[in-house]
Amino acid sequence: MANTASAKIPTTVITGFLGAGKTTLIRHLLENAKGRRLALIINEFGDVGVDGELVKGCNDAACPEEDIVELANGCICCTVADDFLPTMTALLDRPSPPDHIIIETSGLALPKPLVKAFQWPDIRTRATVDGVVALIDADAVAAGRFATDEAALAAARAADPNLDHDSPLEELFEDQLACADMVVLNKSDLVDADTLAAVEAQVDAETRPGVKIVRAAHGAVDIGALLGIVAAAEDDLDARPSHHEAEGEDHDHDDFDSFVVSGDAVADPDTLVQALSALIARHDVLRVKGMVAVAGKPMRLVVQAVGPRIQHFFDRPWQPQEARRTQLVVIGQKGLDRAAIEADIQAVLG
Ligand SMILES: Nc1nc2c(ncn2[C@@H]2O[C@H](COP(=O)(O)OP(=O)(O)OP(=O)(O)O)[C@@H](O)[C@H]2O)c(=O)[nH]1
Repeated sequence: MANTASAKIPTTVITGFLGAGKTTLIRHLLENAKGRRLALIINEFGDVGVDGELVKGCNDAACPEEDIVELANGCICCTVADDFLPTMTALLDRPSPPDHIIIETSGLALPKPLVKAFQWPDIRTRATVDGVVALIDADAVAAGRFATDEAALAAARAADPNLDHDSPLEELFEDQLACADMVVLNKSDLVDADTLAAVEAQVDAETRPGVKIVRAAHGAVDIGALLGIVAAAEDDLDARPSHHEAEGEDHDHDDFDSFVVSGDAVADPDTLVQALSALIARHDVLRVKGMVAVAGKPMRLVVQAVGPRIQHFFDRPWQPQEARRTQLVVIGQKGLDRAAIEADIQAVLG
C-alpha cells in the first residue's frame, strides 16, 4: 500500500564537520535501535567509502546491509537531483519501507539544500525531515578550529578591501548549527567541565531559539531523544539561515581539497602513525581516514585522524575476495601539498 501523508517516513539528517563523530553516533544508534528498522544513506567527501565499511555488520537486525546506501559521488548537498532523490525514491518505493531513515551527510555538506529536497513532490508526500541533528566536536571548537583567525583576516582585508569572508570552517560550522533542530555536543570526554561549558555557550549562540543541546561522548545519545523530534524541517526552511544561500545547490566546496593515497602494506602501524602525526602538523591536514594493510597481519587496520588526534585499531579480518591494500583519504583546506603528503605516506608503505 502506498504511504499516505499521515504515514510519512521520518528521516533524520545527521550533520557535523569532518570527524565530529557522525559515524560513531550512527553505530551507537544501530547497536541500540530498540526494535526499529532503520535505513541509512551515507555520504562521504572522498572517493573511498570508509564510513559505510564501519557501520556494515554493526547490527544486522536493525539495519541489514541492503538498507545501507552509500552516496560517494561528491557532497550530497551538491548532487541532490542526481544522487539523493533517486536513492530516496527507491527506498520509499520498497515493498516494506524502513521505520526511519537516517542520512549521514559528509562533513563538508550544507544541510539546507538536502532538507529542501524534501519539498519535491515525489518525496514530500511520503517522507518528512523528523530532525536535523548537528554534531559538534567539543575538543575542536575549544581548540579554536572554527574561529576566524582575526589577524589573518585583517591582513587579507588590507590586501583586498572587498573581502568579507569568515573562514570556510567557520561558515560551515555556523550553517550546520543554524539548520539544526538538536545539537549533540560530542567528545565531551576530551575537555574539562569549564571548557565544555564555554563551548556549549558558543554553540548556543549559533543555534535557533529553543534548540536543545545534548552533551555526549562517543555519540552515546539515547535513540528516543534523537529520533521523533517531529520538526518537519522542510516546512520552515526560511527560519534556518545560511551563509551559502546565494550559491544554492551549486556550491562546490572550492575551499577544500581531498585525495586518496593507495599503496601496499605497512610494516609497522606505529611508524605510519608517526608519519601521519608529523605530516598533519606540517600541512595542516583536517582529516585522514581509511583502511591499512599491515604486513603479516590477517586483520584490517582502521586509521582515523581528526586534526592532531589519531586513532588506529584492527576491526576485522580481510575477506578472501578483498585486495589487501592500504587506502587513506586525506582532506584539508585548499592548497594542500598533495605531492609532499603522498611521498611522506608512501615512504612508510611497502
Ligand atoms: N575521544 C573521543 N573520540 C571520538 C568521539 N566520537 C568520535 N570519536 C573519534 O573521532 C574520530 C572520527 O569519528 P567519526 O565518527 O568517524 O566522525 P565523522 O563525523 O563520521 O567523520 P567524517 O565522516 O569524516 O566527517 C574517530 O577516531 C572516533 O573514534 C568522542 O566522543 N570522544
